[in-house]
Amino acid sequence: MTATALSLHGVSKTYGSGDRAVAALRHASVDIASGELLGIIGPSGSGKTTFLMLAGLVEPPTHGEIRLLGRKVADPKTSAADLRKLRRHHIGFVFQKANLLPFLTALENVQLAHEVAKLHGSQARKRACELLDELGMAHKINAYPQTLSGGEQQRVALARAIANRPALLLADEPTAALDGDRRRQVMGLLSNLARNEGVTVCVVTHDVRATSVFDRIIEISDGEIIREYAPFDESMGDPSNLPRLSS
Ligand SMILES: Nc1ncnc2c1ncn2[C@@H]1O[C@H](COP(=O)(O)OP(=O)(O)OP(=O)(O)O)[C@@H](O)[C@H]1O
Repeated sequence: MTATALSLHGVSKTYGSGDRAVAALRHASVDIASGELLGIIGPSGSGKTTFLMLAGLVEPPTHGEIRLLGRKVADPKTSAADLRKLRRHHIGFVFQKANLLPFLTALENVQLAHEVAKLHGSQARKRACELLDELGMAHKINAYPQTLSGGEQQRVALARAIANRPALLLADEPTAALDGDRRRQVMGLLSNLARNEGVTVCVVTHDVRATSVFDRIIEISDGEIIREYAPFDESMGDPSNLPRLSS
């Protein structure tokens, strides 16, 4: 049986209070297996990023609890310092924009992340080189971000995100700024990480064409997980035809 990597149990997040309170996520419960590639879809403002921020231990939930690798890691009382420590060791993030430091080369951007993850000097450089090589970027290690294409920048960002060998990788629309080929390439890399390295990967996407790679897709609407879908078969053509696992 596959182990559960991440669980959300009755998790809610409300921003602000009183008249200004926004219930961004409500009673979310989901178990995500080790090595699972999970897609998260839903309309704008439905709570997808909030889901990632809670799963990624960026902020504590207002209600409920979050378990990582079987251990309770967050509830409403968890301090920001504890979240930060766990996050640094176990979680990687990729965003829509690569957000690379412009004055550092591809290699230096990745090496810096290794150093933050407490790998030093030549070791950090060696590991950064290996990762960039695995992601097909060996020939561009000395290039500066502005000379790289969007897809190449995203591959460097991915190498940086997995520097700490995270159990969990969270990606917020990582392919939104890319064209078709590069989009497929980045999704392929995320898929490899899940399949070959056992990393649990959660990806927010608006891109229905990307949904065929996922093991499972959850749909969030108005702060609630309203449906789960089986992997999308591209021949079905329309996301409204996604096969429903539960509601
Ligand atoms: N820090 C915050 N303070 C107050 N409200 C917030 C905050 N973050 C998110 N919200 C609100 O919570 C709701 C969910 O936002 P969230 O960013 O999670 O949605 P989303 O599904 O990721 O949207 P999009 O697809 O447009 O990125 C929205 O109404 C948003 O305005």
